[in-house]
Amino acid sequence: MQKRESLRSDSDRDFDFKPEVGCLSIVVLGASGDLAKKKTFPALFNLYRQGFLLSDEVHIFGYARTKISDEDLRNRIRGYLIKDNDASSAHSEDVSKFLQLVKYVSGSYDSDEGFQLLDKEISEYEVRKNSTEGSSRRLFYLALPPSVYPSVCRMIKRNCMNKSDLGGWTRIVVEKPFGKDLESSEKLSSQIGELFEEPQIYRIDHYLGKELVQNLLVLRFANRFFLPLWNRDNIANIQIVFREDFGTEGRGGYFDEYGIIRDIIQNHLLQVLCLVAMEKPVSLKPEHIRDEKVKVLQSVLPIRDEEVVLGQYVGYRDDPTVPDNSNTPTFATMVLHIHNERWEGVPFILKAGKALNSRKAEIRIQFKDVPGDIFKCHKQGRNEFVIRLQPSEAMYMKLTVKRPGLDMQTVQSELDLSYKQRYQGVPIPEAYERLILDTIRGDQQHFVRRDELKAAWEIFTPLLHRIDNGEFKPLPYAPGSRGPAEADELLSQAGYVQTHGYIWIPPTL
Ligand SMILES: NC(=O)C1=CN([C@@H]2O[C@H](COP(=O)(O)OP(=O)(O)OC[C@H]3O[C@@H](n4cnc5c(N)ncnc54)[C@H](OP(=O)(O)O)[C@@H]3O)[C@@H](O)[C@H]2O)C=CC1
Ligand SMILES: O=C1O[C@H](COP(=O)(O)O)[C@@H](O)[C@H](O)[C@H]1O
Repeated sequence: MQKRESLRSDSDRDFDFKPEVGCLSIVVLGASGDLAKKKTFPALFNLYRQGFLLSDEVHIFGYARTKISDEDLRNRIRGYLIKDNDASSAHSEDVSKFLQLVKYVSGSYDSDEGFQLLDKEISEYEVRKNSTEGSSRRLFYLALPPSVYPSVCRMIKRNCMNKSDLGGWTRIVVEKPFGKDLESSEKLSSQIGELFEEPQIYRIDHYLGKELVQNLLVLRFANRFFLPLWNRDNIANIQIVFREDFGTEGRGGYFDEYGIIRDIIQNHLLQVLCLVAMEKPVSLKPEHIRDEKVKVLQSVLPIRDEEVVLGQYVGYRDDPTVPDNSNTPTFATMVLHIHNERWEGVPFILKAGKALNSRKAEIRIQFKDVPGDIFKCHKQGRNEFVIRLQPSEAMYMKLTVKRPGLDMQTVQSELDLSYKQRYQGVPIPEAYERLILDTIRGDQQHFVRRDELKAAWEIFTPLLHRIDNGEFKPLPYAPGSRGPAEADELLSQAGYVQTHGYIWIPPTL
């Protein structure tokens, strides 16, 4: 197990983070569920392995209605902690030690009884650790459907708070989707806001924890290269794309209620857009960054119907949990316009789809043609700067160079920063790992503030209501395809110029 001190980077030192010591209880509510086993517990384990969670300080409680024992829960999550590429005995020893920190409490989400029992278990553990009442830290992670957030928050507030304020705290982490539209989101925000202060609420969007998303501000504001180019004078259009090569797979019931815009675009892609488009914040303080993000969101113009293409993959309705007449889009492309000095006239094209021909997420910034081109380079294609979020994290710049040889011919090539090659052997942390660590440290920089959420829902609510009312219909597309052909037409209408015959191939070692 690595020591946590050795993992701190220089930039951490500049940050206002003061290490805390003392009892830490992490409660995963909805511990029997999909997110908990696939993401939350593995992220906690990775933090433990790296020395960020110390066994003499931390205890982890799973809570859900399902009646299972501590051992049952441990067996459920064990398989998700073991990595195929690490079968070492040290790893399995770490898994066993970590699982001993995990305890399970069963109870409902809306009665005091279960939460009193939970509080009793947490308090007993705190006493065992000789923690002074009020100095301990309690983190509640709601890996639950949003419908139960209000009652769960009420129960935590009534029964499970850190008892007095002696340097300890109580924080809650809530998952997306946070509401279904502006009204429901505001209602949820008010219900939770009556119980907890904003600094106690961590609205998680795991895209904000991805390595290359975290790199965006550094890239933009620590490099002279980009400063003069990042604007309407030079950039023709920006695409932010999410593609998955599988369908809703076992989550059809959930997905049909929400659809691709609420599942991916309103949160993950919009958060990325904010970081691409925002002005330089006054500092790296969370409030300064979030202030700038809100300004971008508030500058987005209403979405026009003619700049939206929706799709639904053929076979989606075969899922027994999806209604036969479902109007839910599994694919959407839309153009957003930001009405400000930097971005007036630059289309931001957001695209997300399930059951497509590939899995990837990327930001593609296409530059305008060179004025007075003497090489006829436009035939080769435009400059593009691509930030590949996943898989194979990379940044590459497509540019025109002289084709090597005696002739004066131009060719499209790239400057390539592929992470696997450049940072060999450096593990890239999972998004959830990083974000959970932030919640423990009390850093809200990578979490969504209430006004940010409101502004995000304001952008999409009119369109979502038209889809919900059946006024806007998704076009069918074949699974494994690029999505409806109309989406590519929209892209070219928005001014994107495709470079034919050029494909970036991630380098292999
Ligand atoms: N799964 C994923 O990949 C992702 C999920 N999320 C979000 O995380 C949260 C949890 O997701 P996920 O784990 O997939 O959800 P699940 O459907 O697996 O639900 C989690 C747990 O909540 C309880 N539960 C389920 N439905 C209800 C209900 N109607 N009323 C009360 N309790 C219920 C169940 O526990 P029990 O019955 O034992 O109490 C279940 O094990 C959601 O908000 C989701 O949108 C976000 C990103 C990705
Ligand atoms: O939030 C969600 O994200 C996942 C995709 O996450 P990624 O980190 O693998 O890109 C998506 O599959 C899911 O539908 C959505 O709820």
